[in-house]
Formats: sequence, C-alpha cells, structure tokens
Amino acid sequence: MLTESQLQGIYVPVVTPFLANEEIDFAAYERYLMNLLSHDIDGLVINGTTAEAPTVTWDEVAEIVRLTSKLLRDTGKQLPLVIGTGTNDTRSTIMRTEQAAQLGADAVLVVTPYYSRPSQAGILQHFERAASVGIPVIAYEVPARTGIRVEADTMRKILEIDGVIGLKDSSGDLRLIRQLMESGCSKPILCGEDAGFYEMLGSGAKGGILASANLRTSDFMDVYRAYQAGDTARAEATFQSLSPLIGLLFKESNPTPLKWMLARQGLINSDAVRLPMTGISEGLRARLCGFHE
Ligand SMILES: O=C(O)C1=N[C@H](C(=O)O)C[C@H](O)C1
Repeated sequence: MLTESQLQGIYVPVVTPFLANEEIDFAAYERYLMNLLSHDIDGLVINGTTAEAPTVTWDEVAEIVRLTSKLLRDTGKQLPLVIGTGTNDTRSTIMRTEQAAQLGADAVLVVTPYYSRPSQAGILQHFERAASVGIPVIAYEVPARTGIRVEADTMRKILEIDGVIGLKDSSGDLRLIRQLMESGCSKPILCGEDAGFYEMLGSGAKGGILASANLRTSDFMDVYRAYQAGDTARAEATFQSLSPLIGLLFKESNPTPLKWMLARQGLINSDAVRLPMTGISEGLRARLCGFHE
C-alpha cells in the first residue's frame, strides 16, 4: 500500500493501445511498458484519463493490471501501481475500488464525480465512502473534464479524511495548491496539469502525474530530480525545453496526440482511439512531426 511519503516524483499514466478492430493490443502494451520501465520513474497510473478510462471496460482494466503486475514481477521492478477507480457514481466507485484492492493496487485514483454536478457535501461524502474501502485514495481534481469545481475548503476536508493520501491537481492554475498549502495541508499534491509542472513544484507540489512524461521520460525525471536537489536553474531549463512538446500534446484531447507520437516512435502499433475520441488533425500531425526524441 502506498503511503503519503511515497507519493512523490513522476508517476506516468499509461495509454491503452488498440488494434484496428478496437480490441486492446496487449502485445503492443507489453512492448510500450517495457520501454517505460527502462526509465527511472516513480510510479504507474492505470486507467487514468490517458488510458481512455471512459471507453475501457472494467474487465479490460483488470487484464491490463494483471499484465502490468506480471511485467513488474518479471523485471524485478517494485513500482507503485495506482488504478483509476473513480466514476460519477459513488457505489460503482466503491465497487471498483474494492476490486482494485483485490487486483493488488497500491492506491486508487478517484476523480471528482463528474456530470451530476453534486453539492460540495456530496463530493466530500463520495470521497469518505471511497476511502472507507481501506485502500489509499488519491483525489483527482480536473474541473475542465468534470464540469464541477471542488472548493478549496472542501478539498481541505477531503485531504483530512483518513485514507486519502494526496491529491492530483489538474485544476489548471495555482490557486488550489496555494490555498491548500496556506491552510497547512501536509498531504502530497501532485501536478496533473503538465504545462504547469515547474510552477507547481515551486508552489509545493511533490511531483506530477504527467501524460507527457510518456515521451522524453528521462528529461521529466531530470526536471524533478534537479528541482529536488536544489538545482532550480537546471530544472527550469530542462522544463523549458519540454514546453513546446507539452503544448502540442494538449492542443487536442489527451491522449490522442500522445498516442500518435508513441505510434510514430514505434512504441505502440497504432494511434487508434475509441469513439467518441478521434485521431488528431492533419495540422497537428504536421507540427508534431517536427519533434524527435
Ligand atoms: O491520465 C492522467 O492521469 C492524466 N490526465 C490528464 C488529462 O488528460 O486531463 C493529464 C495529465 O497529464 C495526466
């Protein structure tokens, strides 16, 4: 089980490679994951936004988790495995959280319940119930996707729940992390808004869950490690060198640009996504072509 103090560094959210018939391409996933594991990353996130959680079934998630655990065992790597279990329904979130625990997850990622637009009290209870399952919970605030904003005071209360070990903050600005730090929050906050990673480190983030770190992984690690070592000049310069790529990866909905780049580099076989996601535009392709690892 993941502890608060272990929730730091660069956690990479994995993609779900598909075949042309939209089935999961497990062989490609294996190749892609082995490459990722050759880097010194701090953790993996399965079934995040980057994995296309809305269109991947729970049975498929379970298969991906089993394969990932096997590859971790085979390579002797001991990396924390975080599984996304949050939905907009508290009961199904609890069920998935229980199943994630059975699958051997070290923690679960629970997104703010989207679509229903619950009250702040409802959001708090949602996290209380998820945490009551007994596996560590990382709260995930991503208002651009959920359509609802968790108030700083509610988030403070969520982070005070026993069993909630930290926050992935994809709110898109520094207000939430600053308010939480000012209120004395001691639980780790990880950046989930790639373009703001360096600034969030400066505001107290303990690392990031960053889709872009699937590419130029060593450079992302370098930003984090240099920052931790006090070499902010190096961290900032390396991050600046990553910024144009990050900008393009989020020009269209994540993970479609990322999958296109991974396929281009031969790390997965195809950039296929499941509808309603569609492939990237010709214009973005042309711009991404300019990037080489
Ligand atoms: O899958 C994730 O975890 C992430 N999703 C975010 C998003 O697509 O909104 C981006 C972040 O890099 C990680």
